[in-house]
Amino acid sequence: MRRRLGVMGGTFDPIHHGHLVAASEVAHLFALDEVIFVPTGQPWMKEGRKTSPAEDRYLMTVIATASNPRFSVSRVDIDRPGKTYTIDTLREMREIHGPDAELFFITGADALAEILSWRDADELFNLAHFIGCTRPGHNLADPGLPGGGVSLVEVPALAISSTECRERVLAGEPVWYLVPDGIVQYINKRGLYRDD
Ligand SMILES: Nc1ncnc2c1ncn2[C@@H]1O[C@H](COP(=O)(O)OP(=O)(O)OP(=O)(O)O)[C@@H](O)[C@H]1O
Ligand SMILES: O=C(O)c1ccc[n+]([C@@H]2O[C@H](COP(=O)([O-])O)[C@@H](O)[C@H]2O)c1
Repeated sequence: MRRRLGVMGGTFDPIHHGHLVAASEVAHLFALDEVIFVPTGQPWMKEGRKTSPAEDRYLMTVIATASNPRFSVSRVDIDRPGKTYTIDTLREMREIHGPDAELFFITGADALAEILSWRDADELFNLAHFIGCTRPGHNLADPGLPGGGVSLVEVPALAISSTECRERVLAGEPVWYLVPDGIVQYINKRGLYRDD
């Protein structure tokens, strides 16, 4: 049997329940054997703003996914020097998991809408099937990747963003239940998001 692998890329600054619910629902709908969360190294589309150290974002992703036997975390994007491009992520995933693995790249509606501006967009669909998930406040539409290969799916709607979580911590407001308990504790322990 070919292994069906989901790849959930994100900056995860911090990881929140919107990410986890989307990954879990897609794993269910597409009968995925595993979902590999891949924190970005240098997210070039977020260059104008402050991003937490990659090791903090990696550790938060490990903490948030540890209890799910189908979830794992890869360091490929944070260990590759330079800006993070999904074309490189998917090539590396293919190398690691071999020619028989079926790759499914999972993305929210907002990220999917930008996909034609990603590096080597016309090659992306050769490397994975793309799955676009609904996200409150964003329209979900097929971006028209050359060659197709995009599925649009509805996932339980959670109007949570990492930006809102960071802003709430800065303002001294609670993020309990927006992020897993271990992430609240990690943010406090490391003093993340306390200054802008
Ligand atoms: N609430 C959500 N529901 C569905 N998909 C989501 C949700 N939040 C994020 N995603 C998707 O998860 C992926 C990683 O998102 P990312 O780490 O940039 O989080 P974010 O909340 O969008 O962050 P920020 O607010 O800092 O831009 C993207 O494909 C994004 O569209
Ligand atoms: O390949 C690109 O050019 C590209 C441009 C923007 C975003 N991405 C990827 O899309 C995923 C979500 O990104 P972000 O910035 O919304 O956290 C993450 O895996 C990024 O590496 C990829």
